[in-house]
Amino acid sequence: MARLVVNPGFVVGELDRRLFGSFVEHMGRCVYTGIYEPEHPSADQDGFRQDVLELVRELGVTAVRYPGGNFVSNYHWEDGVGPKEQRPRRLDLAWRAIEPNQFGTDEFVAWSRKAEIEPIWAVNLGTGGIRDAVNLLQYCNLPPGTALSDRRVANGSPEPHDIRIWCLGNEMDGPWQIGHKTAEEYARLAEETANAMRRVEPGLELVVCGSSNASMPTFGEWERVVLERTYDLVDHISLHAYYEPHDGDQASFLAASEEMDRMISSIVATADHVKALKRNDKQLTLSFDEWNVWYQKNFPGELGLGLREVGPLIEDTYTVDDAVVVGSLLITLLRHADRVKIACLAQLVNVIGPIRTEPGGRAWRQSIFHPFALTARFAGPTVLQTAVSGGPEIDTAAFGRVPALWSTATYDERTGELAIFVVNRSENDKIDLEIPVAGNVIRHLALYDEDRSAVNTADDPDRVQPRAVDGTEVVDGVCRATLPPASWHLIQLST
Ligand SMILES: O=[N+]([O-])c1ccc(O[C@@H]2O[C@@H](CO)[C@H](O)[C@H]2O)cc1
Repeated sequence: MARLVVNPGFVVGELDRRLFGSFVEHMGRCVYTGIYEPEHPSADQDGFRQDVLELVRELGVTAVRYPGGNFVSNYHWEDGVGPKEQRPRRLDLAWRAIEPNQFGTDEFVAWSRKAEIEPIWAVNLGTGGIRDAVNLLQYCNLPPGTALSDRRVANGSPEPHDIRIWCLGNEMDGPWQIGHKTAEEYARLAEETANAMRRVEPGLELVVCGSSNASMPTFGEWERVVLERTYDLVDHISLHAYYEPHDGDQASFLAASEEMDRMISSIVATADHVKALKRNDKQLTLSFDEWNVWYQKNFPGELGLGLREVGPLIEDTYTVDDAVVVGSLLITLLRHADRVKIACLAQLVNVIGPIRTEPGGRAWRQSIFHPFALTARFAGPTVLQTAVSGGPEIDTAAFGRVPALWSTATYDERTGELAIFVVNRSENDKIDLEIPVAGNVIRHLALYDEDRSAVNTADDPDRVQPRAVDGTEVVDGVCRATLPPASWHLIQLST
C-alpha cells in the first residue's frame, strides 16, 4: 500500500502554461504535408490543414518553437518571405533535403494565430549571426516605416508579428550543428546578438543555448561558460533531451523521468552557481525546448540520408510504454514548475510527433498525444508538492533503486479541484494507492494496456487511448485507486 499526501499549503509554484509547448521544424514532413498542404481536401485558403489544426487545438499546445532545430543553423529567413513563386529552392544542410521555401516566417505567424499558440522563434547563429538576427527581428516586430518592416507590410502583414520569445541559435555545442562552436565562441556571439536584439526591443524574452543533451562531454561546463557571459542579458537557458530504451532495458526506460529530473536539477544548480558568482538577484529560468521519446537507434545519421526532396524522416510510431514515459516526463516538468517556464514536445506532427498524417489523407493521434492533452487540459494553475510513502521501489540498471511511483499534483483554488498525475513505473507490480482527501472523485483516467507495445495507426487510430477507471472512490476521507504496472493516471478530486 502506498500513500500519497498533498496539501494546498505546500506549493511548488504557479504553472506557466508555456510548459505545454511543442516544436515545428522544417524537417521531414512536419511542415510540408504536416501542418501545410495546400492540395489537401481540408486545407484552408492559406494551405493549412484543418484536420491537423483541430488536433493541435485538442492537444492543448500553448506555444510552438520554429523553424528549427538543426535546420535553423543554415536557414536564411529572407528565402522564406515574399511572393511564393519567387522563393528559392535550397539545399537544407541539416537534413540534406531540398527546402522549397513555400512556408516561411509570415506563414508560420498566420498558422500560429489560427492554432492559438504563441510562436517561439529561433535565430540562425550557425551561418547567420547578429545581422541576420536583428534584421529578422525588425522584419517581424517593428511598426511600418522602416525598410524591413515595410517589407513585411508589402508581404501582406501590416500589423507587427509581435514575437516575444527568441532562442539564440540551436544546440551550438553539437558537432552535427552547422556552424558548431566552442562554449567561449558561442558565449561571445550570444552575448553580442542579445545586446543587439535588445537595442531593437529591450523587453524580449531571450533563451540562450544550453547543452544538446546531458551526455555531452561539456555538459554543465558549457552552461557555466555561456552564462558567465550572458547572465544579465538572457531570461532562460535551454535544455534538450530525447529518451529511448537501450539494449532492451525497458525497466530503465520506464524510469526515464529520473534522468530528466536529475538533468533539470543539475542545470538549476549551474545557473544558481553563476548567480552567486555574479552576486546577482535575478533568477534564471529554464526552457526545456526539445524533449520526447525518440528511437535514435533507427536514425541513420544525416550522412546516411541521400540528397532528396522533402519526405518522411524519423516518423516514430509510439507505443503504450512510450505514452507512459511521455506522461512521466510531463510530471517531471510540473515538479520543477518553479524553474522550468517553457517546454516543447519535439516535434508536433509526423517527425517524432504526437500527431501523424498521410499526404492527402488522414490525420490521427499517436499514443503520446493522450497524456499530453490530458495534462495540458487538467493541470494548473498551482503546482503542489506530493509526498509519497510506503510505495514499492524498482531496481533499474540506469538509475539504481528508485520509487515506482512518480507523481505531481495541481490545485485550482477557485474551484477547489485537485488534479493528481501519477505513473506506476514498475513493469511487474500493481500498486494500491491511498490519497487522504476530504472530497470526491471527479474522474480517474488512465493509460495502460495488456499489450504494452500496442500503437495507433491510420486504420486503427484509437487502439491506444485513455480509459475511465471505475471503482476509484473516496471512503472515510481516503481515495483508493489501483495502478496497474506501467500505467499513467489522472485522478481529479474535488476538495
Ligand atoms: O544525441 N544526438 O546525437 C542528437 C543529435 C541531433 C539532435 O538534434 C536535435 O533534434 C532534432 C530533432 O528534433 C533537432 O533538429 C535538433 O535540435 C539531437 C540529439
